[in-house]
Amino acid sequence: MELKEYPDREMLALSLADKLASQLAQQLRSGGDASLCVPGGTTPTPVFETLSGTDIEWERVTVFLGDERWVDGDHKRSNSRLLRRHLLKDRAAGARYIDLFTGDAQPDDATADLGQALTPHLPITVALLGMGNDMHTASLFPGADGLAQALAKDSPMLMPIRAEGAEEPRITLTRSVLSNAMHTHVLIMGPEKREALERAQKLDPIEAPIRAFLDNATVHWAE
Ligand SMILES: O=C1O[C@H](COP(=O)(O)O)[C@@H](O)[C@H](O)[C@H]1O
Repeated sequence: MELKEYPDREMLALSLADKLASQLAQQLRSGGDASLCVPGGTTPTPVFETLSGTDIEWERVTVFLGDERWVDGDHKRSNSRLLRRHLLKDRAAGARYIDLFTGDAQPDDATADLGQALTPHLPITVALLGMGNDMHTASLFPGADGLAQALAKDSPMLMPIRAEGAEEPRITLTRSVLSNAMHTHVLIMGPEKREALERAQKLDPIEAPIRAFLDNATVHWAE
């Protein structure tokens, strides 16, 4: 794991957006299309704002979330809503977007079709992960139903998740897909998340799911 500390959140957003764009562009220059997997939540907004204006061939980039809350796309807790407002605009409006919220009654009904839609875009070129103070990443929450299966090296690509810490049912990409990304970045801000990261480094992924992705990740932190 590499830890990059920034003097402030603005510097972090500028530098990280530049890094993500350059890794996507490198993949595009090599002739293939690229895929970008991103987190929802509250932290990534400034990174998305900067990334959306970067000059890469977005038409050849497929964007999808690492997890989604099972709510309509215009719900205030929808991670897709965050992306539409802050990432899939400006130059990045040309990107292809795979929406994990299919409108099915339950996330359980959506995994097969979503698996088919995502498969052509694997391995993920660039995975940006977030982390909660409870050390969850994507919707891999400590104590969630099915967490051991989602963290298995041969996990199904996507799983429905129900967890105490989650306000609604979720769908999440799992370890097998996220840990195979060509480039992995973890974005955290503030002292509580820094402390949670330090705790996670000493724990097993079943207690601290972010731990499953740290070995090959660059962690970006600002106070
Ligand atoms: O619920 C979620 O939480 C994590 C962390 O979110 P944050 O608000 O603390 O930044 C996020 O990475 C995940 O995508 C989201 O669904």
